[in-house]
Amino acid sequence: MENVIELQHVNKAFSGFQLKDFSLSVKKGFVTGFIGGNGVGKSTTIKMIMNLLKPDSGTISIFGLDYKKHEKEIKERIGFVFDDNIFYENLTLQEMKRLIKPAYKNWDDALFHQYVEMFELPLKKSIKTFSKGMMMKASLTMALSHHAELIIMDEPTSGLDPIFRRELLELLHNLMQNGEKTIFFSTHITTDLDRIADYITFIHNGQHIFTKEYYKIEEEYAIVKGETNLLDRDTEREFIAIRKSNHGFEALTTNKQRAEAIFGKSVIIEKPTLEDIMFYTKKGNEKYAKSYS
Ligand SMILES: Nc1ncnc2c1ncn2[C@@H]1O[C@H](COP(=O)(O)OP(=O)(O)OP(=O)(O)O)[C@@H](O)[C@H]1O
Repeated sequence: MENVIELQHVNKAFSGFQLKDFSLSVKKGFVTGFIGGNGVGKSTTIKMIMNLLKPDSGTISIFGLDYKKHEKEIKERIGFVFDDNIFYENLTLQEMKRLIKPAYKNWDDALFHQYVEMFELPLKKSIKTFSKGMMMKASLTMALSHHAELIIMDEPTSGLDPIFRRELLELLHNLMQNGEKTIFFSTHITTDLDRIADYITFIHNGQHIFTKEYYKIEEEYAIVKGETNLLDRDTEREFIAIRKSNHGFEALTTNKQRAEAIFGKSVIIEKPTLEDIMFYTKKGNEKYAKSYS
C-alpha cells in the first residue's frame, strides 16, 4: 500500500518540548485521524509535514518526494486547513481567491463557487468580519478548490457547531469515494473520528504511540473493570494504567485476549473509547506506554 506521508526518525526540539524519533506512515486512499492531548506535538508534526517547520534530524517525504527538490509540486497537491486565520484580514474572499489561485495549476473556479454557495460564504465582505466557523469554511473552500490529492487539516472541526461539523465530515467522507484522495487531520473531538477515520495515529509527549486501523484498536485494547483484590504486582503489570476506587478498579490493557485469559469471568471487559486510551496513556508510565507502540 502506497504511503502518501512518510516521516522517518524525525526529531524536533523546542525548549521544554521534544518530538522524539518520530516515524509515521499515512496510507493513500484513507482517512487518518491524528489524536493526542494538548501540547503533545500534533501541530508541530503537521507543520513539518507542510514544510512550515524543519526537523532537526530525520526525513520527511510526501508523495514519495522530498521538499528540498519538489516543494512546489508537493504543495500543489496538498489542500491545507489550519485552525488559525491564514488570510489577510482586510481582503474579501474574492480578493483572497485571486491571490491564491495562481499558485495552483488545477485551480477550479466552478468548484470554488460551488463551495462558496454550499457554505453560504459572502464573497465581498472583508474576511475580518468572519466568525470562526466562517473562517474555517473559507479555509476549507480554498483547500478543496484545486483538486488536492492530500488534505491535511489541523483541528478542522474545532469551533464549529455540531450540525456543520457533521456536514463537514459527510463532505469529507464523500470526497473519499474514488479512493484517490487521502486525508490526515488532527482533532480533539474524538467522536468525529467514529464517522470517518480508517486509521488512528496517537501521539503522546512527542512520541508516536501507535498508528492502527480503527477497528483493530477495539479488538486489541480493552477497559477491564473488577474488584481491587484481583490486583497484585503481576496483574498490575498487564495494564497501561489503573484507576482504583472504593468500588474496585478500572484499567486499560493493550491486549484484550490476554486480559480475558488471565481474569476470566471475574472482571467486566469493555470496549475503550479513544478518550479512554488517551486518558490512561497519559496517566500511565511513559516508558510502559512506549514499549507497546
Ligand atoms: N515555535 C515554537 N517555539 C517554541 N516552542 C514551541 C513552538 N511551537 C510549539 N512549541 C511547543 O511545543 C509543544 C508542542 O506544541 P504543539 O503545538 O505541536 O502541540 P499540539 O499537540 O498541537 O497541542 P494542542 O492540541 O494544544 O494544539 C508545546 O509545548 C509548545 O509550547
